[in-house]
Amino acid sequence: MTARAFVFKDFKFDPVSNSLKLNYALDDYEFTETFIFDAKLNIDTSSQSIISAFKVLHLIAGVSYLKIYPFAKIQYSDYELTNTQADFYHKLYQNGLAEFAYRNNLDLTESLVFPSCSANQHSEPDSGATRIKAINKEATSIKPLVLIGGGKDSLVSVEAIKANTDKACLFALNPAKPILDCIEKSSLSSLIVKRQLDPLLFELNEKGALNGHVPITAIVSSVAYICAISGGFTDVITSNESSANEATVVNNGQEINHQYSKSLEFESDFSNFIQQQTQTQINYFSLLRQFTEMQIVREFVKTDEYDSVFTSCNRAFRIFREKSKQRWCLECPKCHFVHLMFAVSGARFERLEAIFSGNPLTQEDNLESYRQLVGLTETKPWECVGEVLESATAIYALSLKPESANFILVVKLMPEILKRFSISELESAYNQMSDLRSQHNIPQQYLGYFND
Ligand SMILES: CC(=O)N[C@H]1[C@@H](OP(=O)(O)OP(=O)(O)OC[C@H]2O[C@@H](n3ccc(=O)[nH]c3=O)[C@H](O)[C@@H]2O)O[C@H](CO)[C@@H](O)[C@@H]1O[C@H](C)C(=O)N[C@@H](C)C(=O)N[C@@H](CCC(=O)O)C(=O)O
Ligand SMILES: Nc1ncnc2c1ncn2[C@@H]1O[C@H](COP(=O)(O)OP(=O)(O)OP(=O)(O)O)[C@@H](O)[C@H]1O
Repeated sequence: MTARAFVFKDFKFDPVSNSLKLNYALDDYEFTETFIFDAKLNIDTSSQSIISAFKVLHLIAGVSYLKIYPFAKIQYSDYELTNTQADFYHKLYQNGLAEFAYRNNLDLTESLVFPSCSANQHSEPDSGATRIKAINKEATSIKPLVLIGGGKDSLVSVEAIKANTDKACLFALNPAKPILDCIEKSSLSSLIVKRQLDPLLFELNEKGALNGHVPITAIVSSVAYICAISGGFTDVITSNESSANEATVVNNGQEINHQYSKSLEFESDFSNFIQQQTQTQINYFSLLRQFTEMQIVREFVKTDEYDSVFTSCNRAFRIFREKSKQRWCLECPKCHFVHLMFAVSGARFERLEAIFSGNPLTQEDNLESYRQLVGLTETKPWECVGEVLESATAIYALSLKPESANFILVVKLMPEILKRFSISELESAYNQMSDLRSQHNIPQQYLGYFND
C-alpha cells in the first residue's frame, strides 16, 4: 500500500436517529464509523460540551483506521489542534498501539504525529477554575454511570454501587448477550449505544491489511462520557484493576501494555483532558483501582447472582468474527487466568465447575498458556490477565490444598515456579494480594464502598 495521508474529516450528528457518524479517509479509502445512541438520551448539540466530546471521540476512534497504515501523515479537514490536544492524542496512539507495533515488528517512534498549531493556544479550553458545573456534585447527590462489560470486574462495582445509591445507571457499548443478561440480573436501568465500524475495514483486513490491538477502553470511555454529559451524570465509573498497570513486555526499555487504556496513567490523562476539553466536571475513575484481580474475585464470589450469565472470555465479545458458542471457551489465557483466580477465591470447586463447565487446570494441553501467566516465558499473554506474581502465587496456593494439589498443571508448574520465585516471595506476594494499592483516583464519596 502506498498511502500517504490519513485525514480526520468531520463528524455529523443526526437527531432523528440519535446517531453520530465519524468520517475518515486514508488516501482514496473513505471510512465512516457510526454510533447510535440510546433513544432515551437527549443529546443537545447546541451544547459546546457535547460538540467537544464528539470531537474527542472522533480523534480517538480514528485509531481503528489509522492502524491500516500507521506511517501516514495525519491531517484534519475541520480542525486545528493545540499543542496540548496534539500531545494527548500522540501519547494515546503511541501507547495504545504499542502492542500493535511490537507484534507487527514496526517502528512507529517517528509516526503518529498529530500536527498542532501553536498560534491557536489562546483559544484552548483551560484550567479547571472556569469549568461549567454540568451537574450538582454534592456528596449526597451522586448519579454514577457505570460501564458494564459482562465480566467479573464491572459486576463487583455494580453490586457495591447498588448497595450505596439508587441513582446508578449502567452503560454498555454494543452489548453482547452476556452483557444484556448481566444488566437484566442487576435490575438497574441502562443506556445502550450501538457501534458500527466501517465494513471496508473488515474487507481490508481480509485482504491482509495491518491489524492488531487498539486501545478499546479509550473508545468505550469517550462514548460513555458523551452519555454522561447528556444524562446529567456526576461520574463515569470503570472497573479497571491495579494489575492493568503492569506492562505485558518491556522492549528496549519501553513498556508495552496490552491494557494501556485501562491503566491508571491513561485514566488520569483522560480524566483531565476530557474535563478540560468539554468544560465539565464529571469524574472518570476506576472504582476497583486499589484491588488486585485476586481481591476482585474474592468480592465477586460473595454473591452467586451472576454465576450463570457473566463471562470474562473475550471470544464472546467479537464483533466481526464469529462469537464463541460457549460463555467460557476454556482455551484462551483469559479463561485460564480467571479460572485460576476463582480457584483460590475460597469458592467451592463444585461452584467453579458450574460456572466454567470444566477445569482447565486438569488439561495438560494448557501447560504453555499457564507458563506464560506465571512468568516463565518472555511475554505475558496479550490479554487482560493479572500480574505474573499473582498467577504464580495462586498456583503455589493451590499446591498447598489437598483438593487441588494433584491437578496436573499444578504438579507440572510448581518445580518451574520454584526455580523462578522463592517460597518466601510467593508467600509474601499471596498475603499482599489482599492489601489495597495506594494509587487511585477514587473520589472521597466513593471510598469505603468495600469496607465490610
Ligand atoms: C473481541 C476481541 O478480543 N477482539 C480483538 C481481536 O479481534 P478479532 O479480529 O478476533 O475480532 P473482532 O473483535 O470481531 O474484530 C474484528 C476486527 O475489527 C477491528 N477492530 C475491532 C474493534 C475496534 O475497536 N477496532 C478495530 O479496528 C480489528 O481490525 C479486528 O480484527 O483481535 C483484534 C486484533 O488484535 C483486537 O483489536 C480485538 O480487540 C477488540 C478491540 C476488543 O474489543 N478487545 C477487548 C475485548 C479487549 O482486548 N479489551 C482489553 C482492554 C485493553 C485496553 O487497553 O483497552 C482487555 O480486556 O485487556
Ligand atoms: N461493551 C462494553 N460496554 C461498556 N463498558 C465496557 C464494555 N466492555 C468493557 N467495558 C468496560 O471496560 C472496562 C474494562 O473491561 P474488562 O473486560 O476488563 O472488564 P469486565 O468485563 O468488567 O471484567 P473481566 O476482566 O472479567 O472481563 C471495564 O470497566 C468494563 O466495564
